[in-house]
Amino acid sequence: MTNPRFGAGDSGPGEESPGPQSFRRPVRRPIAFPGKARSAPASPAPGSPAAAAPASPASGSPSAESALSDAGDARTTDGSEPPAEIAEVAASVFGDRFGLAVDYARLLVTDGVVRGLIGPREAPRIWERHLVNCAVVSQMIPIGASVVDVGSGAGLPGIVLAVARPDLRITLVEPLARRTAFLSEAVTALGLEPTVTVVRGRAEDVVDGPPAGADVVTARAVAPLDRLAGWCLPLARVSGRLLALKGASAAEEAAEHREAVAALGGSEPVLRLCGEGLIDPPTTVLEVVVLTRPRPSTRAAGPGRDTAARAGKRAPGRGRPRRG
Ligand SMILES: C[S@@+](CC[C@H](N)C(=O)[O-])C[C@H]1O[C@@H](n2cnc3c(N)ncnc32)[C@H](O)[C@@H]1O
Repeated sequence: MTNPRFGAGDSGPGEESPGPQSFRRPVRRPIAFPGKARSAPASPAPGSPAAAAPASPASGSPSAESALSDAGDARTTDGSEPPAEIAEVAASVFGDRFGLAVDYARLLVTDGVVRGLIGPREAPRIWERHLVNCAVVSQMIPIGASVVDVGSGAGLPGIVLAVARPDLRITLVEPLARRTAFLSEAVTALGLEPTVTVVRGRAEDVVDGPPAGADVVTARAVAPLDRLAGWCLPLARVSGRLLALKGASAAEEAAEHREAVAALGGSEPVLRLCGEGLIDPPTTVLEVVVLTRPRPSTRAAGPGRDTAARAGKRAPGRGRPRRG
């Protein structure tokens, strides 16, 4: 979970986090594939530990292995179901929300590709590189947390987390209308309205709006860490965390931007590895804790844009919450 080069830090998944053990082992549980029975949006009360608890193995249902094998007969060729080599991990990570994850995968590889939100070459690897890769970050998010996903694009990782973790309250922040339209449609189609809100706007412009004060801010492939910290740290509460999903050069990025992050009130970035033992390579996350709220002059001098929101103005039509 923690790269030894960077140490465990004080802010890793604690007792309140579901942790890696929350990933359901692929044992005796039903898997609802579309075309058979679609899984209903799960209904455990948001915030209840049960919402993120491992699926009960006592269902008397077929094993995952046989369910996967049965499902093979019904698999479509649109790429929405996971390839065999990752099917068990996907079933394990999404648990009883697996059917919903398949539904989301289908949206991505059909509408998402047609509408230019997902490259056609991503479709065959949508599970490995996108859904599972994002879902494993769930192990760093405490039960019942409020999460803001900055630069959601087609919903990565925000919608994936909402699918995997119905206990979370998630706000998707995305400036582009075409993308927020897709996000809103996906949220409705997947029945995620109770827990997911779509906000159109730039992160730096919505800082005084509903997303602010989050327990966790996530971002994947949005900006270098210094700029990201400038946008995201103001959206988290003090002691809240930025989880920046990064690639292979995460360690170098952490070293390069640590001073800029500190000037923004953030902790030393700590490199975390999520999904070790499940996926190879695991997902690399830079974790930054909000230590202090910088004075406005410090924030304005930071690498983020000097925004209308910081000046007390909001760009027309921006930063307004849109339910589903
Ligand atoms: C490369 S895409 C990544 C999308 C998604 N996170 C993923 O991993 O597939 C970057 C996204 O960040 C959004 N973005 C860029 N600047 C932003 C800002 N200041 N605030 C919020 N989102 C931003 C873009 O509109 C785009 O959807």
